[in-house]
Amino acid sequence: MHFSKHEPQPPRLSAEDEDEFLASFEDEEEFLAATEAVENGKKRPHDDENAESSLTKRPKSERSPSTMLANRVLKEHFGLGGFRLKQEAAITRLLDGGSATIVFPTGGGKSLCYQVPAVAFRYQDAALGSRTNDMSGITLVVSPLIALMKDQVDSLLRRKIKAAVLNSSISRDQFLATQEDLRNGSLDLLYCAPERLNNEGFVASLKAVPGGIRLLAVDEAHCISEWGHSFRPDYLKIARFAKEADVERVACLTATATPKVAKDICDAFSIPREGLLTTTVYRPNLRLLVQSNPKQSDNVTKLVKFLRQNPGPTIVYVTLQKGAEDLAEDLKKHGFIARAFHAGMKPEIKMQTQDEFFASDKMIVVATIAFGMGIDKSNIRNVIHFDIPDSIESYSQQVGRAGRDGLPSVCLFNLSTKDFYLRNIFTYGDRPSVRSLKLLLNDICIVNSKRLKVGDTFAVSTYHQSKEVDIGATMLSILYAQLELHHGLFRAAGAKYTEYKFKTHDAGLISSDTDPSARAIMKGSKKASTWTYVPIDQIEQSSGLSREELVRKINEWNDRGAITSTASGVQNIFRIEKPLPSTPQQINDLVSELDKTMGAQERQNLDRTRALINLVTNKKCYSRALAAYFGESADDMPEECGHCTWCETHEQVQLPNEPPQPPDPALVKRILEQVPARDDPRYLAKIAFGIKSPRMTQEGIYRKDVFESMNVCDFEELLKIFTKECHM
Ligand SMILES: Nc1ncnc2c1ncn2[C@@H]1O[C@H](COP(=O)(O)OP(=O)(O)OP(=O)(O)O)[C@@H](O)[C@H]1O
Repeated sequence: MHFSKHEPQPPRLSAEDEDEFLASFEDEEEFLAATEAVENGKKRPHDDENAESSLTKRPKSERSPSTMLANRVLKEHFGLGGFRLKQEAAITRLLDGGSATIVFPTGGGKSLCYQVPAVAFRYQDAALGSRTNDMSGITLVVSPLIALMKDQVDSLLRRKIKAAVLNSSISRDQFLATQEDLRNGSLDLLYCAPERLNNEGFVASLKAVPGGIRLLAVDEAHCISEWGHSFRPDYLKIARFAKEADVERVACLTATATPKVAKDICDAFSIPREGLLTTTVYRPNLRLLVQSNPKQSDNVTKLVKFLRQNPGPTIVYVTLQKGAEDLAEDLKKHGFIARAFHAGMKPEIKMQTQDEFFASDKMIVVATIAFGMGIDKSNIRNVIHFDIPDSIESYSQQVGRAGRDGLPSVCLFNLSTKDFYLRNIFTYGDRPSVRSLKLLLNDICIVNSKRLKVGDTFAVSTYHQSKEVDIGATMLSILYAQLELHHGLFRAAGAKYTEYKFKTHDAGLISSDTDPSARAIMKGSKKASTWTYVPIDQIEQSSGLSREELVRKINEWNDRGAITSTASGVQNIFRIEKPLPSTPQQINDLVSELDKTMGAQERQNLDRTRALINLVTNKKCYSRALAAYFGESADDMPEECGHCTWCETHEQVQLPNEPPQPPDPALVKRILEQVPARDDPRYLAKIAFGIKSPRMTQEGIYRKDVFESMNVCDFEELLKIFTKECHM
């Protein structure tokens, strides 16, 4: 996915910086190969010693048994003295069988809300005599943050709580061990990314866990809402999964939810009103400052001055990866200990930066939004928005990382027109053109509607398709989810590799393997000088053996050291649910519908940034305005918080008045002369504005000087001009 010259960054800026935390489909084949029928009835290894624990004894207390149990688990398994915020209410509700939407600020302790019940279930079962130990089921935690999942699992294992993660970072041995644990029902918690639920084999293995899914915890649950600032289509599938897998109860967790988003979450999982547990976003120890930075002002000098006056651990948020690196360098030159952090950096460097920041009492991290999720540092003294964040939600979440220790901390927000337009570039860059939507639907529907019927599957390399139809990878996944969830055309059914190859280390072991799958692989593969290539689809067809058997054999040889194998060419598989559109009219109708939805989303994203600007340029207390935005009654708050720019100065902050330039007809003419395409006005407008796209690479646009030649203009204006020039 490519964006403006400024720096390759994804839609809504965040996607790439977030997506790097996501599980990929790359190990899906292992799931397909290794997922087998789950057998019931094995005894859990850690059962008996726990069955007699004091936890099963009912205390004499006025508090409910579930509350008492929750407190005891907290103490005995987590070594903590008491609950915070509404943790106790949430956990009690879950243990009593209800579902909950839990809105606590960052660092508020959301994880314990599902970890405590996950451990408590078996004590509860024993106390009630309702289930045998091997049937106490599992808590499934769905989270988009791979790094965070691993940290949590490690910390649970240290506490002797049986937890595991299934994602692309684990070894095959770990994967097989987890499958075994799932089969025999010995795991208390399993973490996975939402995309994992697209895998039919994985879902089957979950449905067959003895005792079932007692609790489904959905982290970052605001991603389910199309009104939310980081809608992820795979989240909508979690709700469908919860119904289909007969999940007993659900805990949805988020740090930011407007009333509309909270309602969406509750509706999706049928959580009643009383299941919504929220806490205030108001933080009396945070000073919320905003300053207007006109084009000509020296922002770095201002920042240096601010940092000298406000020492301590600091996060400076910027929009672009390159911006993070440049600013970190600048700050170093001014004598600060500063590091950059963004999704484009090597994992080991990022890890090192995080560790250093954690241990330091003066380090500054200049970061894109990739930094901060899961950072559990209590003494961050400053959070600075050097560039404009995309929404009130992002702003609130990011400033929420400051001063978790309750000590005074400062949040400074720079307001400049340049950043405002830059922010909008990403929204405009996101939206696919009508031409792209048509290409996509033709690609999916024309051939498949003729050769396939309902129930059949088709496979697509979305990586290649993204280039062919000129739609970025993230937007493409959103479109597939729209077609799946809103139009019911098909259903994601997992992924497969198309290319396998291996290097041989022990030819004897392979040639003496008499298994039919071994024979078929050796017969159908092509040996070159170093690698042996395995055309897996062909072998599957010619041998009559299943893919799973063939892949399992390759993995077995690999595990035994006879070969080193690699797999590539991931294709996503979709199962057709209803007849695909087949006539040009049907396809055009669907294109119009999708375009309408995309248009509404674009508008909404632009409005979101605007709402943030409005909040801080209004003549009102920011703290009260934030609380109101998140649907809190401000009754308990003072009329003025006294620690935001408005309350401190009573002077209105303005977005500098620097309007966009009108498009220059000479430059428009130049683009039309240099770029022959007349089938896509959005494409031409993106060239003028400087938003990259796959098609531009193919057509060599970046070598031309017209690219980004009108980046000071309004995108909508450019679009109007080029629409007149195009015939579609
Ligand atoms: N009741 C408690 N007593 C003491 N410490 C707690 C309690 N609850 C949570 N914590 C600690 O607070 C820290 C933050 O908790 P946690 O990571 O669950 O927050 P979170 O709400 O998930 O934050 P984020 O939104 O950043 O993911 C952790 O170190 C956790 O151990």
